[in-house]
Amino acid sequence: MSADRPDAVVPGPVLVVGCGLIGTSVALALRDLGVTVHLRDASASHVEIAASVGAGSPDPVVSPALVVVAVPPAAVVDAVRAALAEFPEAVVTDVASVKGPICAAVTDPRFVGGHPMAGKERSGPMAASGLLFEGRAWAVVPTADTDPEAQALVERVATSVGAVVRRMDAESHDRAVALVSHVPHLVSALTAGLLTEAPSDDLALAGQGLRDVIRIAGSDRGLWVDIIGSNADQVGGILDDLATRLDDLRSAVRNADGSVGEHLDRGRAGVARVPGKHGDQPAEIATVFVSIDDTPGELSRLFAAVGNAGVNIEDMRIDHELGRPVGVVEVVVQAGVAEHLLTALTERGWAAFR
Ligand SMILES: NC(=O)C1=CN([C@@H]2O[C@H](COP(=O)(O)OP(=O)(O)OC[C@H]3O[C@@H](n4cnc5c(N)ncnc54)[C@H](O)[C@@H]3O)[C@@H](O)[C@H]2O)C=CC1
Ligand SMILES: O=C(O)C(=O)Cc1ccc(O)cc1
Repeated sequence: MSADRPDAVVPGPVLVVGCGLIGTSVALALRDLGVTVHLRDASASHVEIAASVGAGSPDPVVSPALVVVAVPPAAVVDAVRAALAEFPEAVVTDVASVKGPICAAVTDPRFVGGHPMAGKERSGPMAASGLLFEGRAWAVVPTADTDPEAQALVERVATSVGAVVRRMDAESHDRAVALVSHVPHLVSALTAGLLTEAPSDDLALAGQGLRDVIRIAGSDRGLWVDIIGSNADQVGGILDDLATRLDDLRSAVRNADGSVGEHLDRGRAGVARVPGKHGDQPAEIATVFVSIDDTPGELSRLFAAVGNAGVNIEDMRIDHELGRPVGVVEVVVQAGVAEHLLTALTERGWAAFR
């Protein structure tokens, strides 16, 4: 599809400013849709890498229809203002994790705030993927001045790269992400921090549960100092609440007063409230574990077997067994088909269990 055709996602070229994880992922996803993408970054090597993985052209762009600013939160206000000034015809959007500062600073009708709720614990263009936004929420945060047509363009782009648009104002957005992203990140970092002094024999017992809790703690330090600093009020409020609950839990554990279970029940109730893919109602899901040889082609054989059993994979993880040439694949499926999948895989010789 040509970007110049009337049915194209964007009516002209797109300039991505900031070719790190998110910018390069947006660029790759748009290129897959046939959009012409140009790349710009403060780091020449990031532009070079992004261009070399097929994210777009490093050449200057003449008149972009859309500029996607994907720089760290501390740099976003200046970069958005610069893009609005340099390209007077373009719609400009950003992807920063906090929306209050940028939405308060920019009143141009061509600006639309945005935030894809998708990422990774790795930064930079090498970590990018055109499929990153598939099934993920993308917050679209217009200001009081945003032109509805500019907003419609940004929403079309978000939808076209596979995301599900959630419209909200900046304050609601920042309150929500403090709860669902920023505080969980800090809790993950605190938990992982407990491990720094642990004897390695203790760490050898680590299983998937710990890895699930600490995965995001491996993220880029500078980016997260920036994100937390930009959303300090909202994050601070939730940390106050969490500190009270931690005190309660500590007393419950020390005094064996029987209320530990209440904290666990509240946790289970919270898990059940998190929506499934595409913002659906929370799905009843179940995991089928499959032990596979750690050799090339085994995963694709397993996926084919799951597909032949007529089962859709909702999610998956791989846990490598220490010191053994096998891995355990956790295949997450709708709860109603888990038993059928277990039987189908076992009958075909897979070492599957629940
Ligand atoms: N990492 C994540 O999981 C997510 C990050 N975000 C947001 O996306 C934005 C980018 O984050 P990442 O891609 O993860 O970071 P990154 O570190 O991978 O990429 C940032 C890029 O911006 C470039 N850059 C920095 N200042 C610049 C400037 N003034 N002009 C041009 N280029 C500049 C850097 O050289 C780098 O290539 C941030 O605002 C972040 O809050 C949003 C969703 C998820
Ligand atoms: O790694 C994950 O699971 C994430 O949730 C990534 C993420 C990080 C920062 C954001 O602003 C949005 C999403």
